[in-house]
Amino acid sequence: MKPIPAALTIAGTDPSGGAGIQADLKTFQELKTYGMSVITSVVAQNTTGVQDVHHIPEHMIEQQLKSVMSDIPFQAFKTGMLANPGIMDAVAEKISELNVLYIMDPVMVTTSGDTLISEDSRDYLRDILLPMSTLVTPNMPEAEVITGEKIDTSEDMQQAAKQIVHEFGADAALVKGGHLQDEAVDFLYDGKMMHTFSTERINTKNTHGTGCTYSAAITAYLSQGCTLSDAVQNAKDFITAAIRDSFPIGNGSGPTNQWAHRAERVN
Ligand SMILES: Nc1ncnc2c1ncn2[C@@H]1O[C@H](COP(=O)(O)OP(=O)(O)O)[C@@H](O)[C@H]1O
Ligand SMILES: Cc1ncc(COP(=O)(O)O)c(N)n1
Repeated sequence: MKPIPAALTIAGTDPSGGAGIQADLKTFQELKTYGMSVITSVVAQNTTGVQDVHHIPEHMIEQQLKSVMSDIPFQAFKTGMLANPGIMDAVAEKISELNVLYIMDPVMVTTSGDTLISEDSRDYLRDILLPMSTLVTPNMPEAEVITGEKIDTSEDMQQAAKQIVHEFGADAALVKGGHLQDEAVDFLYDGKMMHTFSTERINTKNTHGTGCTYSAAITAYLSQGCTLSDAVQNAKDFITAAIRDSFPIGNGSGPTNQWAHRAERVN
């Protein structure tokens, strides 16, 4: 019997439903992948920003991981918000037991500008977790933090993707250009080849949760057996549709629409 595509997200929450665990599970569901979640931090946030954060005790993060890992097989997992070195340590210890695909979204700052991980976590993320990853998906500011280099142009993005693989040890890096002015171009470097994924820039403020949704879609496609470049291309199509048809709800940066890929408009 063919295995059931299943994926796990290890991340923080968003009660307003646009980012974090909620975005990941909606995306897994949309892409017909059985979704599971381990919560690292409960974040009181909405489309306007972050109001408060409560970190889950490390033993509970470990126990959640044990509960899932001892019971249900999955082909791929992703990490999102890992707020401090203690949480990263708890996650690193458990995931080192896994032999499945690991997609790391190196979440640092939200679209609204709120910081989600402590300053002293950045080195841990880069030096301990990143080398374990099959793919890491930084946006331009995150790629700057990882590489220590200024990233302004598409040449800088490609250079950063290569550096993240060769110098910092990820199997592959996808540097995302959502922060560029003219086009939304992302570069995937897999250790051998550079792949380019480009669309026109959509003029919208509703980009809350784009990074979460994109990395969750990549994780879902990988869990179904797609190659890395096919998974990224399919996920790029998914996130582009989700941004194009994003929801103009809330008082800030509205959420993306995970069912837009079905080509049925809802608004
Ligand atoms: N306004 C936009 N129009 C089209 N694509 C976008 C837009 N903003 C972001 N993207 C795309 O969404 C994905 C997530 O990228 P990005 O916004 O850089 O991530 P993050 O949420 O981590 O900052 C990338 O494929 C990026 O190119
Ligand atoms: C719990 C959590 N994780 C990640 C993000 C980043 O969101 P974005 O994809 O908009 O940068 C967020 N706002 N909340």
